[in-house]
Amino acid sequence: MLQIGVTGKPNVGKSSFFNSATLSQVEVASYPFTTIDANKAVAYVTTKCPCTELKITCNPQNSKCVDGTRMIPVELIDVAGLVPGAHEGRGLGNKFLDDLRQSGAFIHIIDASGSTDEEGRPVDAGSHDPLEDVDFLEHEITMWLFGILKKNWSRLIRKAQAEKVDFARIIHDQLSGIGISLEDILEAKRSIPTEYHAWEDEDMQEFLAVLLRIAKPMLIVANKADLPTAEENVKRLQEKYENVIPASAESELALVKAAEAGLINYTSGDSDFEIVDPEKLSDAQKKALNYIKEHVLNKYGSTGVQEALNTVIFDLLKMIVVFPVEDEHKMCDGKGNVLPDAILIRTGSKPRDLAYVIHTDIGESFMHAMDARSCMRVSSDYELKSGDIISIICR
Ligand SMILES: Nc1nc2c(ncn2[C@@H]2O[C@H](COP(=O)(O)OP(=O)(O)OP(=O)(O)O)[C@@H](O)[C@H]2O)c(=O)[nH]1
Repeated sequence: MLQIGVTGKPNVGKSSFFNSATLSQVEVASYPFTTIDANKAVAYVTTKCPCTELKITCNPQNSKCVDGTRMIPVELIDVAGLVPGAHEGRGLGNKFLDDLRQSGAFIHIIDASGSTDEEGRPVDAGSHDPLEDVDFLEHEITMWLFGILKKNWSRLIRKAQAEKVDFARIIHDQLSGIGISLEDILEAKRSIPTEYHAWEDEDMQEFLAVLLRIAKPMLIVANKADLPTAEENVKRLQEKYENVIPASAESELALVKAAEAGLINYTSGDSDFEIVDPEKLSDAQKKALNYIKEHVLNKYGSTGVQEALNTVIFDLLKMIVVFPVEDEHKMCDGKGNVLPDAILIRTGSKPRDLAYVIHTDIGESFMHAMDARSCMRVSSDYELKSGDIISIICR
């Protein structure tokens, strides 16, 4: 399952985001849709399920379909301990290395209302500038990686020159513990004109910062957007950074809980909710719901939590969703389950890549693929599109 790290200073709303994204869960066949351990839980990304367009009833196995929206599980990892200065030994260690290796991308939660200082201590709303919090995270991880690489650098240079080994491979070996590919290293190197052996510390740091952006893309969640002091900061953040989603994790948590209690109809990502029976709500509950409607939903279009998850997977990691089936006529698997699986796969993938994602054996015995909508064979260099229903024909 795809893994996303959720990180940020203390008190910015990480737990609220984590809980709201992972709370409303129904057991689905082979996945434990509950908290995996203290700092891991399953959340969903959403896409249109083809069942509506095809007017068929689906029986999802690896995912869930709610009113034509397919919910695909991803794993959230709660990455704690990142505070300014953490790379100097105040917080990063093997646990962080492990989280970093597993995370394909990061959600960086910041307090857009400016009511927590640089270390996460509560201060008067608006008195801290949240823009200062954005860069520290990249800086901390970069400096930490720098520490790892720099430690052996002179020895590595000698080794590369003596053994005539490609430097990119040596760096790859050094950083193998954090899940970075050789391709990522080669791509990052293109933006550093100096040759490896002549690198100064600044070149190495610049290289690592670029590498991090390529290998572990980061989404900024401007949380606490419901508070009045957040509005201006959200605008400034969006002007300065590319991937910024305004959010109110606390509002999402309240809405999900109210929906679970049967007080409102609401699905994560919705731009509105519907009160089931006004008689059942206390005055305080009505007031809270009105506040969320006015200051979050009407202003930003949603609470931002579902949008953040979808943006990480579909925009930052450039994934698409493909529905593999065994029988292209009935659009089902061997057991008759219609549209059983929704698979997240990289944009640009071909049918054979899909076969490998399903199972190595299927990849190895791949012959060709059929498009189940047209029942026509697709060429092996066909680029899969999101929503494709594909049957793999094996030898
Ligand atoms: N107004 C507002 N407050 C929020 C929001 N999200 C979280 N909070 C509040 O911010 C405080 C911290 O929230 P948490 O979710 O515990 O933050 P955290 O980042 O997990 O904190 P640590 O566990 O200390 O790392 C709590 O008082 C929350 O109620 C939000 O969207 N809007």
